[in-house]
Amino acid sequence: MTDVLIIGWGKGGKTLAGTLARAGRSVTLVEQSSAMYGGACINVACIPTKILVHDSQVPHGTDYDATVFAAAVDRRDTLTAAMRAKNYDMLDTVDGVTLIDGTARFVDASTVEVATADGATRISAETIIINTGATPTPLDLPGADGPRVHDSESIQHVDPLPKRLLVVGDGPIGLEFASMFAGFGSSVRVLSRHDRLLARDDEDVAQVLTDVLTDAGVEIVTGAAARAFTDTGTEVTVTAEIGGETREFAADAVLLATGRSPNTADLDLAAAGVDVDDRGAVVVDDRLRTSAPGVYAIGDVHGGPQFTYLSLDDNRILEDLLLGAGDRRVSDRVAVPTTTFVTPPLARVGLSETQARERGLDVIVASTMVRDIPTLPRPKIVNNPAGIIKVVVDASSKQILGATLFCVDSQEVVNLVALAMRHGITAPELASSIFTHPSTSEMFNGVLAGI
Ligand SMILES: Cc1cc2nc3c(=O)[nH]c(=O)nc-3n(C[C@H](O)[C@H](O)[C@H](O)COP(=O)(O)OP(=O)(O)OC[C@H]3O[C@@H](n4cnc5c(N)ncnc54)[C@H](O)[C@@H]3O)c2cc1C
Ligand SMILES: NC(=O)c1ccc[n+]([C@@H]2O[C@H](COP(=O)([O-])OP(=O)(O)OC[C@H]3O[C@@H](n4cnc5c(N)ncnc54)[C@H](O)[C@@H]3O)[C@@H](O)[C@H]2O)c1
Repeated sequence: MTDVLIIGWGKGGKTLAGTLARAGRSVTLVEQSSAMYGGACINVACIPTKILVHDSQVPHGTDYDATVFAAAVDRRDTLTAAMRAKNYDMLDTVDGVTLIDGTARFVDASTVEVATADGATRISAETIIINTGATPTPLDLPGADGPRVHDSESIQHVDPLPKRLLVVGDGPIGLEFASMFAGFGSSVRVLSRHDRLLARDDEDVAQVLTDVLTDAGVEIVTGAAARAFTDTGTEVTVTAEIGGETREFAADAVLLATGRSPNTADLDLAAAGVDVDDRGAVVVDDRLRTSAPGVYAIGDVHGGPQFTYLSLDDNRILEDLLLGAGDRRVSDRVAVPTTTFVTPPLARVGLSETQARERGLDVIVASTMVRDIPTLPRPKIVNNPAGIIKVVVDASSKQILGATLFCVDSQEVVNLVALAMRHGITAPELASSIFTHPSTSEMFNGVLAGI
């Protein structure tokens, strides 16, 4: 018996485990893989990919050089191994936390059976938190399980660096890897099902993104649906349907980046009375409670937007529910920023111009190409003045409704805009703020001037 059982070592779960144990609860955390201590973010997702993105942009000439990629993979492996060990220690040293290596499945709403190397063991708990994350959705196409067809995890160790990489899918994973492999010198082709990149976003931003990726060596093939993968023994041929016609592309490796599905299939959630939706995501209410009393779900597994910082924020909601007043809710979140780590990074928060106009809002849109902002030297200093800045402002209140920042450092600057939106700082106030110089934040002095 334990007070709290956490299934899966995700961002939210590991944070909550330490907090609840320090508050006097006995906590048991079950993780199915020793290679995943610390969860997806530090082992296979955010951190390792950003190491590779970083190293892909260190100047090494434009030619294909497999040794540069191999060195980056070594650095990735060293850093993630150190973080994994640190994450293990951070919980192992907390009194009240028990760590178990094993795979959990429900017996009922307060009992879980864990398959371990030493056999099955049952654990009962008053409170059970599901934090099992998501994994790449398998693509049900002929040859999709072939030796040269990868998902976002296996492609990080592809050997050697592919001379020709074909990416299926144009979401954040597809675009980040396309930009990164182009940086390492691969010739990259992205198959997008849509008419253009960022299909639901502003067309001008999509065009600038397409131009930047094209300049970097990425070919975007739009309106293209992959149909089959044929391994010839030396390369893979991808058959795609484009505008009613069939085309074939040869590649040395393929990356499938067509979404991630919640890890619920093996949990036997029905035994606990935990409802899932038609995508297999755990259904939760505004405070992350499932349909079974005492059972909660946090992170990617409940089917919301998949970001590490939202799993972390889920942890805050449960901390408040289990230790505090229980006031905090998912719907309290406003101005949640996102960044897709192409180069330069593409960060967004709030409404795009398209979304604002679709809602019939009276808006002013400040829009400028980065290279045309005379008071913004930082992108030129770091030798990447590409991109576009758009800020959507309510015409009467001058409140900021949203921003798209496609420029160097945007993964940092977008947090400033999000903070301004959350705290009602208006566009004129941001425009006349004092910023360090030279910095990327000082873009607002220029972009928002006169609003
Ligand atoms: C390539 C890539 C890049 C990404 N980049 C970013 C980024 O830059 N920024 C960002 O914010 N987000 C990024 N994400 C998304 C981010 O990684 C996820 O949103 C985040 O890791 C989700 O964490 P989580 O708390 O849901 O659980 P996870 O970290 O996914 O942890 C779930 C854990 O549960 C374990 N588990 C599963 N089933 C069981 C079971 N039955 N028993 C025991 N253990 C089990 C798993 O082994 C895993 O360790 C990226 C994702 C990918 C794939
Ligand atoms: N920087 C970040 O914060 C970051 C980075 C990577 C991933 N993530 C998270 O990981 C999650 C998964 O990312 P993703 O890019 O795999 O998924 P996604 O769902 O965001 O995008 C998948 C893309 O693949 C396309 N697609 C789907 N099925 C297809 C098919 N059969 N053929 C061709 N195209 C198809 C979709 O149209 C979509 O554009 C995202 O929700 C994202 O939030 C975040």
